[in-house]
Amino acid sequence: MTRTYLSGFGNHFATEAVPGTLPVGRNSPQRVAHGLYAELLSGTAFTAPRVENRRTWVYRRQPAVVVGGYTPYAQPLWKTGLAEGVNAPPDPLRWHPVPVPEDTALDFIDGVRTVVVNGDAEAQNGMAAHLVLINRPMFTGGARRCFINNDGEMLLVPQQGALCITTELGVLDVAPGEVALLPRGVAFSVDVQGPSRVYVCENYGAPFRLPELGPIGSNGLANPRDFQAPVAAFEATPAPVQLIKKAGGQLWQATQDHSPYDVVAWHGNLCPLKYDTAHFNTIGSISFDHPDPSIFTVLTSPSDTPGVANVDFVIFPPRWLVAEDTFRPPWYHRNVMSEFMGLVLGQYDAKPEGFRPGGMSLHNSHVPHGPDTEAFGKASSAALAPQKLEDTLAFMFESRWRMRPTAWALQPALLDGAYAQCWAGLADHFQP
Ligand SMILES: O=C(O)Cc1cc(O)ccc1O
Ligand SMILES: [Fe+2]
Repeated sequence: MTRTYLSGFGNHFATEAVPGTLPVGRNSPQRVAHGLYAELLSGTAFTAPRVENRRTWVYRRQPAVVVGGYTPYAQPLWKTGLAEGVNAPPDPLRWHPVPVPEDTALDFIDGVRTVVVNGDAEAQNGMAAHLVLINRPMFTGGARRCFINNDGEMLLVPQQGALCITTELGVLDVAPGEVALLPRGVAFSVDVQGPSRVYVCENYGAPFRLPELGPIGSNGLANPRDFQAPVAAFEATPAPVQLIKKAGGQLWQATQDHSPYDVVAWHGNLCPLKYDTAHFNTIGSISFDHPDPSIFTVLTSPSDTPGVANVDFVIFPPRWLVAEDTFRPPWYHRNVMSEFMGLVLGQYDAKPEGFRPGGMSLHNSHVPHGPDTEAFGKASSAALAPQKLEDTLAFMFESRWRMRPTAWALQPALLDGAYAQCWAGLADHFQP
C-alpha cells in the first residue's frame, strides 16, 4: 500500500481525514465541526524560542483525559536513566546480534531490552539505547495495545523487518534503511509482519532537530524536505484498547473503551516523522584526511552547552572515499563523547569482521578504539583509487554523558567476549 505523507521537518502542517473539520483562523472555536473536541499537545514549553517551539492542535472524538486509572505494568528489561545501569569497567564492549526469540510472544513493548542508559528522565536529560525484539503486532491480528512515552521521544531504527506505526496523528510505514521519530507523549502502536529487530534511542532531553549547517550552507546532510509526516487518520469503529504509558521510568497500564486513534484532523509542527537515510546528502573529504563524524549527523538533541549534544544521531551510509595520502577508515581515537553503535546492514569499514548486522558496540567517554587489525593492515597499504562503500549502513547514538550498560546487556552469552582481541595484532612497527 502506498501512503500519502506531508513533507518537511518542523513544517506547520494541516491535515484532515474529514474535509471541513479544521477551524479556520482560530484553534479553539466555541463548537468544533462534527462535534469533535479540540486538544492542544505541546512538545516544548509554551515560551520556548519560536524556532524551537513545537505544538499541535488535534480535533478528536474524545479528549485524551477520558481514560481509566493506571496501574503498574511489569516490563523489567526496560531501564531508565543512569541509576538503572551497571558501572562497568572502561573497556570497549561489543554485542553479537541477539536473535528474536520464537517461543515467547513479544510485541514492541514487551520486546524492549535496554542496552545502555545515561542521564535522568525526571531531569529531562540523557538517553537510553534499546534493542527491541518483536514477533507480534501491537494493533492488528487481535491485539489492541497503544503506547505513550512521557519520559522521552523515541527514535526507531529498524534493522530487520518493516514496521507499520499507527499514531494519533496518522500512520507511517518504516522499513530498514528508514527511521521514525515519535514525539514524547504521542500514542502509537507498532505492527510487524514477522520476526523484527529495531534499535531505539529514547531521548529524555530536548527534541531532536536538524543540525546547524555552518559553512556547508543552506543544503546538505538531511534536507528538511525529506522528512515525512502522516496525514490524519482515525478508527471508524471504536473498540477497547489497553493503553501502556511510560512515566518516571515505570510502565503503567489502563484500559479505554476506544483507541487514542480518534483524531479526525490536526494542525501544527509537532508530529511523528519518518526519514529515508538514502536521501542523506553525505559530505566527505575530497582532498585528504578523514573528517570528524559530525559531518554525518542526521539529527541532534542539544544539551544546555552549545555544541555539546545530549545525543546526536549519526549515520555511516554508502559513500565514495577519495581522499589522497590518507588513512581512510576512522582514526584511532579517545573521544570525550560516548558512542553507542549499531549496524543495520553490510560491513562497517573500521570493523570488517565481528561487527555484524544487528550487533552493537559501546565506546564510552575516553575509551580508546579504532580500526581492527585487519582494517588497519588493509587501509595502510591499499591503493588510494576512488572507492565506493556500498550496501552498508551503520549508525551511532553519541552522547555527552557516559552510558552505563544494563545487567541484561552484560550477560556473557550476549557479549562478544573476544572483542579486545581485534586490536591485539596491532604490533609495534617503530623503526628508530
Ligand atoms: O568509532 C567509530 O567507529 C565512530 C567514528 C567514526 C568516524 O569516522 C570517526 C570517529 C568515530 O568515533
Ligand atoms: Fe569512535
